[in-house]
Amino acid sequence: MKRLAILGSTGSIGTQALDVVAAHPGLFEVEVLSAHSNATLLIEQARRFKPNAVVVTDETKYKEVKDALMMLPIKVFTGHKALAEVVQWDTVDTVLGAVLGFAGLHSILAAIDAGKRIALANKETLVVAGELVMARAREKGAVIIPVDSEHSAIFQCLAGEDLNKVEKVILTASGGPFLGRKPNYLVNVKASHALQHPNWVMGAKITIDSATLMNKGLEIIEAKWLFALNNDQIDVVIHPQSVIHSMVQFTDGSVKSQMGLPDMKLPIQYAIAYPERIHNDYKRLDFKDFPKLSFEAPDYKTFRNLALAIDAMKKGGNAPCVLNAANEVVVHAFLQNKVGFLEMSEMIEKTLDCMTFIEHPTIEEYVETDKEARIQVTEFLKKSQLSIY
Ligand SMILES: NC(=O)C1=CN([C@@H]2O[C@H](COP(=O)(O)OP(=O)(O)OC[C@H]3O[C@@H](n4cnc5c(N)ncnc54)[C@H](OP(=O)(O)O)[C@@H]3O)[C@@H](O)[C@H]2O)C=CC1
Ligand SMILES: CC(=O)[C@@H](O)[C@H](O)COP(=O)(O)O
Ligand SMILES: [Mn+2]
Repeated sequence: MKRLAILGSTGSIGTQALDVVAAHPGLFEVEVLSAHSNATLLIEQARRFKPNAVVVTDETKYKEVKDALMMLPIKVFTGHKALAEVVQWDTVDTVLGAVLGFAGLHSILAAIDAGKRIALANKETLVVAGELVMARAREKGAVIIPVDSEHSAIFQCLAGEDLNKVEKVILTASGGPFLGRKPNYLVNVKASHALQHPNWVMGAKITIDSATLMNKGLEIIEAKWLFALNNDQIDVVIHPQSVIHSMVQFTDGSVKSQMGLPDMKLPIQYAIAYPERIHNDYKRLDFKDFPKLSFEAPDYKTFRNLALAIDAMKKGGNAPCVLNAANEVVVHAFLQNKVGFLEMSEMIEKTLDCMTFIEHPTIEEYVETDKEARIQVTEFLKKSQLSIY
């Protein structure tokens, strides 16, 4: 029986993780659930899965959750400090990190400090502070198993292999809903269109990141730290069918891939059940449904976020943290139709250009960088909005 803390249980990954738990009675026990503001769903999940504790990080929702669960033996906490405490409980074996964005960093670090096994969906944690996070995981003996589909694929391809024999990894990218489109089209696209991912059903932020290819940029950085790769050992190929989830090329030229239908329940299940590979009844991949699997190079000129992310990775230090913070802010603005699709890259680039570079940031400096970058990009957004009127 694996005892889970599911952080971000009300999100796309969190709800699918609970589907996996429900599909395997007797294999998993839910020890902790956490949400930010969706009190209604958190209460419903708590009544169904009967965790030992729930954490609602938005303090204004605490009373609603506390009152609703009053008659049940479930502890209710609020705030990020509480989240960082509960993941360290002895009763927790595995922490699923599925909080969105930079906000997920502290609870993952706390779980690492307690030596927990971590099923990591929150890629931003590694984008922002990958070097520090992985070093601390090694020091504390915390095993990190990726949930992100590409990284789960690479992790599975690497099982039993000598890591020194890896030539490169090849991340597949669907290309998103605007594959093949040029700036004259993209200049007018709205959030409702960008939210229509061709293959995956995901949360709003990552869906926009897929449309801008920032998702792939973040994933390159995520792969660098997870698998201890050099910058030139990571390639991206557009694969619109999202059936090959990623590949590893070895020093003898052999290439291994991991394939499957685009369904996040598979990598979630793999990560929370690890090291076991457990049975399920989910739909199987039928190659006859995919008579053509295609591949092409990404269009770095049109989808500039991908190039910006690669540059930030090469620069290192706090640059990926700046990139991530600026991106979180502009995506939020784009979802409210307050900034144009192409303008997002402009704002991120300006923010990268104006921030002070720190080569080896401490955690406190990452927090400060994140805060400062959000202020800067918000200023750029305000100026661009003023210039419209
Ligand atoms: N969705 C997917 O298929 C994939 C997602 N990922 C990664 O997994 C992570 C989660 O993505 P996804 O599930 O799509 O996101 P969602 O937006 O669907 O869910 C996010 C979850 O995080 C919680 N949350 C949001 N903001 C905060 C905050 N400030 N503090 C604490 N909790 C917060 C939300 O709570 P509430 O809703 O209650 O406010 C919700 O439970 C991301 O890092 C993403 O990149 C990676 C690969 C695939
Ligand atoms: C499911 C998952 O892991 C996402 O990160 C997915 O990969 C997004 O697809 P693209 O970024 O390739 O469009
Ligand atoms: Mn992915």
